[in-house]
Amino acid sequence: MSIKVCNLKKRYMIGKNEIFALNNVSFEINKGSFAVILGPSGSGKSTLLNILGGIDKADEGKIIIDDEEITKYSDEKLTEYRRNYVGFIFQFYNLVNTLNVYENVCSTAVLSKNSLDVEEILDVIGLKAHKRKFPYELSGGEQQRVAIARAIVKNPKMILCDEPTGALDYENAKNILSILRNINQKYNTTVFLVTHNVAISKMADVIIRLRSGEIIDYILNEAPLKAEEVEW
Ligand SMILES: Nc1ncnc2c1ncn2[C@@H]1O[C@H](COP(=O)(O)OP(=O)(O)OP(=O)(O)O)[C@@H](O)[C@H]1O
Repeated sequence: MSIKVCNLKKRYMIGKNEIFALNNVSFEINKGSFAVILGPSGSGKSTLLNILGGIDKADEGKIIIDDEEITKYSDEKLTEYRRNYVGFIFQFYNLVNTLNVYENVCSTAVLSKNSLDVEEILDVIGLKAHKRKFPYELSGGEQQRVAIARAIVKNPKMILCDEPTGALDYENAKNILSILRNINQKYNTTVFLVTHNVAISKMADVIIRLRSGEIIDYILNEAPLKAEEVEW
């Protein structure tokens, strides 16, 4: 089973000038892959991630997952897709400050039809000891772990991460990468991870490089490093 992206285009008008955030982007990856999307600022990484996740729409082109064309979905179906199929993780953790760790994770678990057990997820992510704490009582790395728990408790088939380690120090960043790889392998979840950090691509199964909205490289990595082995 695969995720197919065919001739995706997204354009914006800046004054009278048309700019292509994505221009004829096509690729295919096997489900369960860990894909890293690299590229300089403005190359279209977040745009691609947002369209994959159904929070933005392409102007042209198709995304086909399991023979379903998600780019044809109505707004209602797209909402259902985002809830049940996709988990988002961003650079800044977007936690609810008035809820403790357990409640933060529950708040997304209730949204999905296929949710996993909240206690199990807290255990997998190493947050059990912190479950009664509030976000302001946690380090950045711990807060990002809560954000990951919130994303994966829905049991999504696909996790989309936009610079998930961008605000973290080296040790915490590596810890987050290990957790993401672990989830990818344990639950066979497809991961798309956007980063500026080229070193992270060494742990990926697939590396997609964008420049000015176009794919300039698509690499199948035959020998991905373990997350713990990645260094920068
Ligand atoms: N809402 C918008 N209106 C106009 N232009 C936009 C909009 N969103 C994105 N763009 C433009 O589309 C292009 C791609 O943006 P995108 O955010 O996808 O790049 P990126 O690779 O994720 O960049 P960064 O690494 O800085 O986050 C950029 O030129 C950006 O200015």
